[in-house]
Amino acid sequence: QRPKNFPPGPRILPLFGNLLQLNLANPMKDLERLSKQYGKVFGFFIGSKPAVVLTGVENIKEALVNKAGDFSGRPLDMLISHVTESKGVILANYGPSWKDHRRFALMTLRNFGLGKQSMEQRILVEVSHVTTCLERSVGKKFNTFPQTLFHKAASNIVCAILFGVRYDYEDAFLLSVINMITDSTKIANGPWAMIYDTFPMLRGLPLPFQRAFKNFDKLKEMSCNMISQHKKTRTPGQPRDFIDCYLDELEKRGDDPSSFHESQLVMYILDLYLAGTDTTSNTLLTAFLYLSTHPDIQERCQQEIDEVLQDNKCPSFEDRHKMPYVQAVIHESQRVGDIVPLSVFHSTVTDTKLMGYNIPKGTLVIPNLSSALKQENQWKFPHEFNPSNFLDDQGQFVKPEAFMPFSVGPRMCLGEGLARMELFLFLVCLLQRFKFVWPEDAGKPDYTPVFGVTLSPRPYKMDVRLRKNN
Ligand code: HEM
Repeated sequence: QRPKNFPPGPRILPLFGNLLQLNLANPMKDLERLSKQYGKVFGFFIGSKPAVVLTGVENIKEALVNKAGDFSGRPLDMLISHVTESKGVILANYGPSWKDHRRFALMTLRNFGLGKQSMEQRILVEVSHVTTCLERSVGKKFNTFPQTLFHKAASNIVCAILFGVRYDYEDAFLLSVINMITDSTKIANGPWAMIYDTFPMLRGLPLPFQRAFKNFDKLKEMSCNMISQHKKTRTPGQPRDFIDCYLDELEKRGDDPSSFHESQLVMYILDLYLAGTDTTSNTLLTAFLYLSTHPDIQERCQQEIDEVLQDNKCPSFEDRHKMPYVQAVIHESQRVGDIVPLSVFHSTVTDTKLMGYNIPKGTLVIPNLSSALKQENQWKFPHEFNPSNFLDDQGQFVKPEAFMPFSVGPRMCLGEGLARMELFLFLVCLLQRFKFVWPEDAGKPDYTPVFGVTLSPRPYKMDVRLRKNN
């Protein structure tokens, strides 16, 4: 039954709630339709569980920023929370353990050089490997743009930070990790997860959602092995990577009762890996899809890059301040790419109110970030790829408040700084060296993304050519 004064929404069916009224393979259109019908804050039911959808920049900010204390929990009784045991940081509930771990990650990323040269160097090393791969594709007829190349590169950057290892792009271990994660995210995002979440009595049955648990058991085992190896080779007080830092912290805390524990680290590593790989690589794929199909925009970026980095100088992250157009293109790629359209689900940690409605404790909160990224009164060109969305009349870079691909509030993405650095250095280095061309025989580009935990562009082909100045 709908709680008293709960946000309006479609009629609830027994047992299923509103599940049968949503296209689970891609609910984005249904959410848009429901918000037009019931308002920008509307409620629906997953089985018997209440959920609210927040549409538009004002409502998302009101809940996640102004009422952050009430809206920053995570769902506790879903497949994803059970698979991850709510450990680590992404799915940890809002409380001291989450806070401690979040602070630790931000501090460690900073100590490892975010904002300093060392992180840039790590990223540039990876860029040079991608460059070598792309050089091999130059001049080949009908060459396929390597879809997985960015994925492996983003994965290597996170691996270097977490455990100081870089894998060859064909490495069997790396490929098996990627396969297991792809399989698990497909399950987590599909109907089997919904069945698991809606009907607790079915959870013990040998249904496909059990594969997500099996995959995660294997991933946790790998994570444990990595920690054991570190224990054998580390020098306390001289951390080489994230794992060493955490082990130092564990020792520092000694017998103090605290949330830091090796079992947290096991999940924490997987968290950062999962959060940092698909997101960045899908954004890069989106950027190159639009750049290859908008040669005028690509050329304008190259012109700016050539002017700032004369004689093909290697870029640094600081150079972004001198490249407003490139910055605008990167942000516009994030806006249209809409990589995490429904954020990571939140939940209310107490009974609360939003826009005059009652929202009970434990309600699933779905911030529709996509709605803000395409909100009609917030963007000059909400429905087209146009860098002018991020440029003022003088051609200077500006960031409208509705730009929230990393979400907002205390739970917003903690890897934003790293992602920004990666996006800038990859884009600038690759555009400096190559021209990306949509092949004549590739037909009309299809920009409709594939829906998943993250949105990704449909696989596409692209010709890679060396630029004349190289
Ligand atoms: C373009 C790239 C990225 C995008 C678009 C993105 C987007 C997001 C979004 C929308 C959230 C959910 C925030 C919320 O619940 O309100 C999130 C959370 C998170 N992201 Fe990212 N992310 C990106 C890259 C990264 C990277 C590179 C890392 C780190 C290696 C990372 C680590 C995390 C973590 C740990 C959380 C959970 C934060 C928490 O619950 O406190 N992300 N990200």
